[in-house]
Amino acid sequence: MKKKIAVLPGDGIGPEVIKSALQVLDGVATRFGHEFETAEKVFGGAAIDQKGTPLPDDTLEVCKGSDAVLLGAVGGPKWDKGNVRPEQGLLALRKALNVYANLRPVQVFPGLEHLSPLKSCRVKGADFVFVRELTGGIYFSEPKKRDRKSAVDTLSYTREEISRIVEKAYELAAGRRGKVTSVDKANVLETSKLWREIVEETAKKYPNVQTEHMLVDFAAMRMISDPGSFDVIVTENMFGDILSDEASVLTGSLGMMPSASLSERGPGLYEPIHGSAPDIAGSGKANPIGMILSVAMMLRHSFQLEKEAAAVELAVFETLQAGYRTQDIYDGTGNLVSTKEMVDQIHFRMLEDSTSATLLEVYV
Ligand SMILES: NC(=O)c1ccc[n+]([C@@H]2O[C@H](COP(=O)([O-])OP(=O)(O)OC[C@H]3O[C@@H](n4cnc5c(N)ncnc54)[C@H](O)[C@@H]3O)[C@@H](O)[C@H]2O)c1
Ligand SMILES: CC(C)[C@H](C(=O)O)[C@@H](O)C(=O)O
Ligand SMILES: [Mg+2]
Repeated sequence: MKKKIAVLPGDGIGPEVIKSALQVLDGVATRFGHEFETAEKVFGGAAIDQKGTPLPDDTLEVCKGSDAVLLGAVGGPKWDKGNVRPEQGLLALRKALNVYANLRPVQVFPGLEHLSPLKSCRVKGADFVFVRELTGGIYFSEPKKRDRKSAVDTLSYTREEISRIVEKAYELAAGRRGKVTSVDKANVLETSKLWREIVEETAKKYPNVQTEHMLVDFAAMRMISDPGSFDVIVTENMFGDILSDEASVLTGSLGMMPSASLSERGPGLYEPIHGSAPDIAGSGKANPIGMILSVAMMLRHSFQLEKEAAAVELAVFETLQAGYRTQDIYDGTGNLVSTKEMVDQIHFRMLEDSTSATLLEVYV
């Protein structure tokens, strides 16, 4: 089976984590005998520099013609003041691929519980997933304009946009612990009132799934006071963006969290939730795990390679168990390693036929 993957390194630590992803993918190919055909394309700030636009036509064409897209990160101070920003390319790509369902799992690996400022016992039970609406809401609604005296952003959602993402959340919850927390601001926003109405309608179709509505301000608090109470969180675009960075603290670092952005058909887009981290770019300090776990999500969601996805996750688990830590998750004990050393360790375990049943049971 030959799968085509578009590879968009982007900016800052983007190319560093993408390199890590490709090394691990190579390990998957070797161990399981698969063939992955990768095509690297310029994207984001790097594309503005080379071609004057963050999403050049040929980059988009290659993405559309692929089975999946792997993306590092875009942006950085170099382009902050320009007329065109790298982030516009990212939004345009998500829209063009119609990847409206953004899954962001929050999983705390054993041994990292104490890194968050919360009590370890609270963090230990945390295992939930965001289902973030990704192609609508305030990021995309019109009018969006600015003049010297004022600026306007608009927040609108259609019934169809809300229904399809809510449906995804219920499907996911039905296969997990059976709970959906819908996060909104229905005490103020019209879009949230419509959102709540649609959640209520959808809930009727899933009698075995428990439904909870939560206002976004309370959800932000609850996520750190009782993270174990969540299973699937469904929410609109901007709330999901903000809450998922907050949730990454539970995992030990923003660098730990992967994501999958999915549509009904066409390629999925896989990227870590972090940005281009200009403060550490080029220093070998980037944590590659969020990116590598995004590769696992690609194997699972786009290629239905469950065994291979679990093997990548197990290699990450084992490497952390063995005490390897990049700077962001280092607490003074264990082995402090660079991005490259971390990936070498994961790659090495990936190649080993170490499907120890007990370890798999502990982690999966
Ligand atoms: N998907 C994306 O491409 C994406 C996502 C978020 C932000 N951005 C862009 O990235 C640029 C920088 O944004 P920011 O600084 O607010 O957020 P950021 O996520 O880039 O960095 C926030 C902090 O987390 C750290 N960090 C992030 N990823 C890490 C990793 N893998 N390993 C270790 N530490 C890591 C950084 O060093 C920094 O201290 C902006 O231009 C922003 O728009 C892009
Ligand atoms: C860079 C930015 C447009 C993007 C978003 O807000 O969606 C990022 O923060 C993310 O979380 O993927
Ligand atoms: Mg974000």
